[in-house]
Amino acid sequence: MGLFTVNRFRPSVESNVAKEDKKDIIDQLKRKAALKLPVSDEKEPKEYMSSKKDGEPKDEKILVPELDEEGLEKLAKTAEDENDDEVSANEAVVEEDFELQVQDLEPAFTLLGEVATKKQKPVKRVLPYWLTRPSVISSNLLNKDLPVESIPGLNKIIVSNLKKNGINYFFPVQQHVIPRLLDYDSPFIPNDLCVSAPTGSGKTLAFVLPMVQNLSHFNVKRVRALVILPVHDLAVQVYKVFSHYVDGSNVKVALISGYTSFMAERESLVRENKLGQTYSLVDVVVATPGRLVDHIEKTVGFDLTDLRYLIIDEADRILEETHSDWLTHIESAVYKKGRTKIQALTIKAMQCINPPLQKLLFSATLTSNPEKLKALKLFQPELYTSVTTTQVDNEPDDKFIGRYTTPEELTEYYCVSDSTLKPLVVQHLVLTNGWKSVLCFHSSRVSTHRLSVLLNSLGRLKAGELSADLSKQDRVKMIEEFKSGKIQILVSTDAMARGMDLGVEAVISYDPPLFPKNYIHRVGRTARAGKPGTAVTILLENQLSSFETLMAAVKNTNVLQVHIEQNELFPYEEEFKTALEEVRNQLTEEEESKKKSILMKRKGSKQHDNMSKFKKRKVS
Ligand SMILES: Nc1ncnc2c1ncn2[C@@H]1O[C@H](COP(=O)(O)OP(=O)(O)OP(=O)(O)O)[C@@H](O)[C@H]1O
Repeated sequence: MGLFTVNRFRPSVESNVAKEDKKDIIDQLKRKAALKLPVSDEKEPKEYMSSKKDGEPKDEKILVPELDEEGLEKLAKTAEDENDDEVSANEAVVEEDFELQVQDLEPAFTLLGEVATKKQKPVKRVLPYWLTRPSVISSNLLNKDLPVESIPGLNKIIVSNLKKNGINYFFPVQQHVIPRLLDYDSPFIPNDLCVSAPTGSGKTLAFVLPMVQNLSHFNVKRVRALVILPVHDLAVQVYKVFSHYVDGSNVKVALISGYTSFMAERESLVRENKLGQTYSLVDVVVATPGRLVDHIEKTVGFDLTDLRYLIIDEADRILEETHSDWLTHIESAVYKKGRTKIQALTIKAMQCINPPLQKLLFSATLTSNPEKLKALKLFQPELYTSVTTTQVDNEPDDKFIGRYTTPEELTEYYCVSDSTLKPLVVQHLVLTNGWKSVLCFHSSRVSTHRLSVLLNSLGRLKAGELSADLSKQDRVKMIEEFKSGKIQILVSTDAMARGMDLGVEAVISYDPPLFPKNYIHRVGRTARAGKPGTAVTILLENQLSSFETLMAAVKNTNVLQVHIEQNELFPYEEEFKTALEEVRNQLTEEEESKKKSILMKRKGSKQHDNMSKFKKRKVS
């Protein structure tokens, strides 16, 4: 017998029933109907309701009326169906209930619902108060409310650097977060901040500028700000933004993401004096979690005990990165010299002389999962979230508003195509719209490579690819070529969808993303910084309904269909056939050369092993 017994009207019930013939059951029902046996209100199907007219007072319990044979059969069937429904709703029903049901069969005929199974109430998730009561930020980037000179106390050098980079007005997220973080000398313990704002809304400068300003007050170098990013390419991007804005200040920044050798990174972080003591060379470290942990463990003198700001960009993505247990490593590095941990607002915490560690989380799709956020041990967190006005009006009080917000300047389309014609659809979309820089997302590394080779073979577009199959150096080179316009369409995996600021005109999803988050990040590579952008998702006919579900999840009702007729693709037919042949040949060649190089490597390492064995023998 299985673990749970399901209270179906079989098998032992059926064996009882089998003894009586169907007529007996119907007679039994008729008798009960005549006796006016009470039946539960809930279970009574509408068509068998009391025969009283509207307006007449109704009996508390509904009576079974006189029924013909057909009606009674129907009634028995309905009751059985309803019983089955309940079974599926309550998977774990104990055996006891089942026995009870069998005993009660005679007097009350269970099928009418006399023995009610207990329905489990779904547990309603209640979010912490701070997640449901955020400070709301506008998502309108075209509002020129706040010129860069107008934030009180913002350093003149920073203002002039902003203007040099063509930034004259602050975006809403910057208007709110920068003054909040510039409040450096406040006697109060600072709250941790979580910022959820759309892609391309300027979150990077919202933390870079106050860091540069606050840390420029210190003459002695200590690591006081640590910025964590999920992947190397993003770390490089943020490092470059820091490098622009530390210009003219004494703030020094280091990048540790595995782009250069471990030794080179170590040399950029610490130095040893003549007495053998190590000291920090930098104020800000931009890092990926894995590499950071390596340096915490192995770089002598890499000291985080003075850390004042821990900034987690793409926070929801980073919180999924648990393999290196990076958060525990940071915490133990920060508190290893007995620094006071501030977890709650107590008198002891208020008396703490150490500057507290403030955590700042940024994302376009911040998690609302309290379990995940709990791991960060946030202190009195405050949420800033960017929403459209309709979102504020429509969300119930217990929901995290503005979790998924797309940029206002984004125009979204979908296009239905046969799978074989998709490469031509991509080419057609780029050519007919005259797009000069397009990012095209594909689900896997292999298919990303295949599509970029095919687009190049078609000969009308210059395509590149971006995936984890490329080395870090090759990826940086590819991004540079794309930014400079040498490459018109960059085919990429989702691993590259987050955070990259490449200034693209359009995003094409070669296949639909699986999750709402992926959609938000993919389409968010365009329509950045208040500029217009277009996103097209190519779908197969059978993907339409799941795409609708996805759009409902991101509360998106503005996606229009773009039609491409097959005859519009006819002109490419011949070149497509030739290109497919070329791609097949190229991929076979690549496969063979890969196999060869693996064999060579194996041979090489065998020879190496033999040589070292030989040397050992010679020595002994
Ligand atoms: N105030 C501003 N005025 C004009 N452009 C700005 C302003 N602030 C930032 N930008 C530009 O906007 C672009 C997007 O900024 P950023 O990369 O910080 O976006 P983000 O919010 O971090 O996006 P994502 O969530 O995709 O990472 C950058 O090119 C940046 O230089």
